[in-house]
Amino acid sequence: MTIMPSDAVPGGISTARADAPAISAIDVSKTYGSVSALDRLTLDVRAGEIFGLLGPNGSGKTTFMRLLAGYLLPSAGRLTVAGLDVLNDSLAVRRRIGYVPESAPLYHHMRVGEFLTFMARLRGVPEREIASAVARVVARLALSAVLDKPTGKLSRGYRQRTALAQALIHDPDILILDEPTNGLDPRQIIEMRQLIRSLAGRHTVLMSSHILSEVQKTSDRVAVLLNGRLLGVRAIAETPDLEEWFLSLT
Ligand SMILES: Nc1ncnc2c1ncn2[C@@H]1O[C@H](COP(=O)(O)OP(=O)(O)OP(=O)(O)O)[C@@H](O)[C@H]1O
Repeated sequence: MTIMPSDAVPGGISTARADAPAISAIDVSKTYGSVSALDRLTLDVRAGEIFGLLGPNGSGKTTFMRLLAGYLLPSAGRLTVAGLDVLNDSLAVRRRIGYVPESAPLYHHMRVGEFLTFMARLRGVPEREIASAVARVVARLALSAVLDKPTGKLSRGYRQRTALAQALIHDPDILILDEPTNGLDPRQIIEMRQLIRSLAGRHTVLMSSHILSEVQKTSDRVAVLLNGRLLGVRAIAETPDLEEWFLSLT
């Protein structure tokens, strides 16, 4: 079977390309007024891998994630998700992405179960599948003990798991996690790391961090960003001394 690029499908209906990278950025730039947040970023994330974006505060990590999630428009360049253009196929792209922003909005008055049901509807999960979709993420993220608790009353660890559960509710191929371990205690960090690792293969994960050891322990490959520029990409398995490599770049 020949798989066509998304914009070549007869009738204008977009389908993903099985041979395309999970995420591809080609010369992507983003400016906020006179601030250059991303400067001609080019990189590919492969299907099924955990890809870490490493960089200090202000290096452009959140901007890249918000562009992928369709919250921002690029100033220049091309971004695709599974071969689908983020601008032209935005709806299809959103179906394939689960996004957990750094401070995830959880609608604090809602109970966890209600919130997940609400998010399932919002993401277009068919009505008859909502209960099983909620049950699936509740089991996956071990949330059954807090199902009736208002999200605003959750501990930081449960809040982060609930945020991840809402991102997984429509079973997306790609997960985008902005600083997923930020603010967690050491035990919660270990649990979150194991959880993220367990998602690899079935899901592609793009996660950001400014903590070197965190990226090293979780990711398959890592990109270093500084001032909106990509300084390098490495496989973790081929980078025994990540710290030394990082220092040589920055
Ligand atoms: N809405 C905005 N308006 C103006 N400048 C912005 C805006 N959002 C981000 N910036 C600037 O763009 C640059 C990249 O910011 P971004 O938040 O993408 O970096 P980051 O690596 O995610 O940092 P952090 O870890 O602090 O979230 C920074 O200089 C930041 O000040």
